[in-house]
Amino acid sequence: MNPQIEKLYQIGLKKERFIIGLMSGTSLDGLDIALCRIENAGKTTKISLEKFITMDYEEIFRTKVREIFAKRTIDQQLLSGLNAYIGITHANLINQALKSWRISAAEIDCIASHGQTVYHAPQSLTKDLNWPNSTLQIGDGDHIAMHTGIITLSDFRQKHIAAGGEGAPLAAYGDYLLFSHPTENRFLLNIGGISNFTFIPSHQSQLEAYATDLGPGNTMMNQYMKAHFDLEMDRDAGTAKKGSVNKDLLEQLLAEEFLALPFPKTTGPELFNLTYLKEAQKRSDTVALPDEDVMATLNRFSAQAMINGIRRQAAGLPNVSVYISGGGLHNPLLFDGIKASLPDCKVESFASLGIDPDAKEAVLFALLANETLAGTRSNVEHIKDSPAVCMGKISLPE
Ligand SMILES: Nc1ncnc2c1ncn2[C@@H]1O[C@H](COP(=O)(O)OP(=O)(O)OP(=O)(O)O)[C@@H](O)[C@H]1O
Ligand SMILES: CC(=O)N[C@H]1[C@@H]2OC[C@@H](O2)[C@@H](O)[C@@H]1O[C@H](C)C(=O)O
Repeated sequence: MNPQIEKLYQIGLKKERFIIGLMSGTSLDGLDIALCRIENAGKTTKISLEKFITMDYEEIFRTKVREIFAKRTIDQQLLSGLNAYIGITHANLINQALKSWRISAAEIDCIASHGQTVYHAPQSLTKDLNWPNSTLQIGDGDHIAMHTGIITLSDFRQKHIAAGGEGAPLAAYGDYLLFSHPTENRFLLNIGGISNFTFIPSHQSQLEAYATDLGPGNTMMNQYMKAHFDLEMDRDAGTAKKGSVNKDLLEQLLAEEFLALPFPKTTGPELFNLTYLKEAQKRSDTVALPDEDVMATLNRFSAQAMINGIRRQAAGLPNVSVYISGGGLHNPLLFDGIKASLPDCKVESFASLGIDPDAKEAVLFALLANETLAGTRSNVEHIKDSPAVCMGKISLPE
């Protein structure tokens, strides 16, 4: 037998695995690296986050990814180059992180790599029924395996689509296994570029768990700050706090039909971008609005899309808790706006559940890899409208 296959088999049999989860989100701030110790699989999974770091990307990385990100027409040589380059870059960042933690590659069982989403194209988003659901994450797994010497699982979303899903969100699989609760009806709200929640009904409920995207999280605010101030984000909502919400623009932003669709659903910056904003400004006659007012309105738009989504699912349910993770947790205007509008819910940082809120998505991919290596499909068959499959392609380092 190929010794690497034998090694993989032995990893699958272990009671405890050390798995590095990677997330490179749409905000392009950096690579989240979460070293997890995971015991067992399925409902008896126990996970502890041993180390976590976000390794910042260099400006050239951001600039080059932005040249193809969420764009329909791109330079194919750049796409091909970035697929390899991102794989190598991620491997180098992992090697640096391991060195700083004084942990050797031999101590790690596998890497779980999300890759970099460059285009998300489920039919529900493209409205083009001539093509199947698709999504594209790049940063090749073979390159990561070869440059780290560690078995790598990658490209998780393809299997979800092949099995009938839309490729996103995947968070429900891990959230359901780790965070279901006897009495609380839980919303795990992640505010990344796009906002999404996993709804996990209490054990007393007959409802099913699912994850859904809600609308923009930080993406439109980030895009606006980049275009108008050449900044990566509206840090601490400094700009939005100086402006006021324009009701007409807000109404037009909220008019998008995606926001009214039933759950679960998925979206991306392919829809929620500056063109979308410009159209809403034209319709509301607010093209000349000051930047601060636009930012205040975009902030409120993101908050409102999340609030409306949570209210819709939470209506009539007792004991509702909302745990917030992702970079948007650090935007005080966003967090306070959400909390103030959900007075009947407990609204807290995801940190209350014992895991760093910035590490959540990277941890979830580590857990997906753990299920692929050691789980069974019955572990993940309780997710509404999502196929019960294990995900990720396996790259061997030899
Ligand atoms: N102090 C802060 N003030 C305002 N916004 C912040 C702050 N810190 C982080 N953010 C926002 O959070 C973003 C990063 O969030 P996160 O890393 O969760 O997104 P992502 O993982 O790239 O996105 P996705 O999950 O959609 O792929 C930043 O780009 C910024 O918009
Ligand atoms: C296509 C894609 O990369 N989608 C991401 C993105 O970031 C947030 C939201 O949009 C979510 O749908 C998804 O990520 C999380 C980790 C998920 O799959 O659950």
